[in-house]
Amino acid sequence: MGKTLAEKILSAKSGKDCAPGDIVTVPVDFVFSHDGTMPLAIQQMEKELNTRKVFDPEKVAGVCDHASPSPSEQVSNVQIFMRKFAKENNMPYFFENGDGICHQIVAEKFSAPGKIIIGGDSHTCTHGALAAFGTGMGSTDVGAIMAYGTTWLRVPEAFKFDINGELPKYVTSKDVFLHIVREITADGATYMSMEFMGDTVKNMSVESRLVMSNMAIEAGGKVGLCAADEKVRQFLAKYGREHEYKPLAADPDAHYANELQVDATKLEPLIAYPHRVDNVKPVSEFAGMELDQVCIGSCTNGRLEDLKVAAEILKGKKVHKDTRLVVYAASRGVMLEAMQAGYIQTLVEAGAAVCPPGCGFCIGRTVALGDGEKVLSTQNRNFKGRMGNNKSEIYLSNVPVAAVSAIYGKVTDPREVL
Ligand SMILES: CC(C)[C@H](C(=O)O)[C@@H](O)C(=O)O
Ligand code: SF4
Repeated sequence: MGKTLAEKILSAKSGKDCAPGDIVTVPVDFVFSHDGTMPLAIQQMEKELNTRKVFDPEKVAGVCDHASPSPSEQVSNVQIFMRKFAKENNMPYFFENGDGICHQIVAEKFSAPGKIIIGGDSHTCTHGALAAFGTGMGSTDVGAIMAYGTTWLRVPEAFKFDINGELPKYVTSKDVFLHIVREITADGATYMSMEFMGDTVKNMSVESRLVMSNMAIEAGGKVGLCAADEKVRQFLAKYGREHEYKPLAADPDAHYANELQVDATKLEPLIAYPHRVDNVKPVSEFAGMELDQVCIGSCTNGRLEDLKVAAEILKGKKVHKDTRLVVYAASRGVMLEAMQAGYIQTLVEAGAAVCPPGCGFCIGRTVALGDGEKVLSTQNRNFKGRMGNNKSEIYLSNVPVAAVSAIYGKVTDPREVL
């Protein structure tokens, strides 16, 4: 029988013809962690394995992104601890405050079809958009991988998402995923390989595919995979890594434990409302709700195409006087491209607070909300307290909805006003 993408990657890496449920041992091509989890991983190496030495300095990275630039003495000390470890191990890849969010950096510099990428962060599933088996692990596992370069995995069953038809205007891959999570719920794909296919996915940019893969964990997915095609080749070529490209797709006769058909032509801009990602309703149901803050960025929607759309909508306009707009590019590379294209200039002129690349508002470490405030954000999670305040409300949307809502100071459907 044919293989799913996950089965193909894990069979090739383990050297075994594997099927769902099998436990395989695989070499890890790249492992990374950040200022939220790396200190724990280092401590686990010391405590459990009695070592501070990484298996291959070229295959391990640390990123200062979750609280960056460091907002406190405590975080600064954590970052010192990480830097010391990286220096000691002669690790060439250590990413500093302002370099960006780990997932965007790793997508630009290290992910490639068929690779196994492990991160000390749940959104490591992002790398599935490049047909890499990317998955997040806890700090004990990450510590062991940093020391030995291998890990074990249970081969996941697969959930096929067959997405077809042209997306209507102002409907994006974010809405495709919000629709999926509404249909299957936040634990509907627990420990499964979510495999996104169909002509809508084929026609999407890699940047848009990264949004769906990034959010796979929001439905419990172990990985969120897309086939490696010509668009992936071009993406790698942009970052000087065309040689890392190889085509990779599921076999046509692969077996899926579950399947969902999505008619993209019927989708509309959606909102996930507090406090669950699978609380999803059409934007029209919230139209007119006043907003204290709008946030554009994160590892979900902080890429160049997102900033381009935001700048096009906000060009010559002003952020509403009763609303704040906060923007974070996902990486230094994205920020530079957005500056060269004039998007940052436009956003600043419109009244946005544009911050240095990083996680920023997404996890409430460097930007936090006040009591009772309502925020519309392009990130992937809206759990209670997620953005630094238990008494605030987080609504999630795509970029066009966020940008146009910033102008009106209330939730606005772009199809009504643009
Ligand atoms: C802090 C970190 C462990 C966490 C994650 O694993 O995802 C964060 O990045 C998040 O998005 O909630
Ligand atoms: S941007 Fe948000 S979701 Fe992404 S890694 Fe940072 S905190 Fe996690």
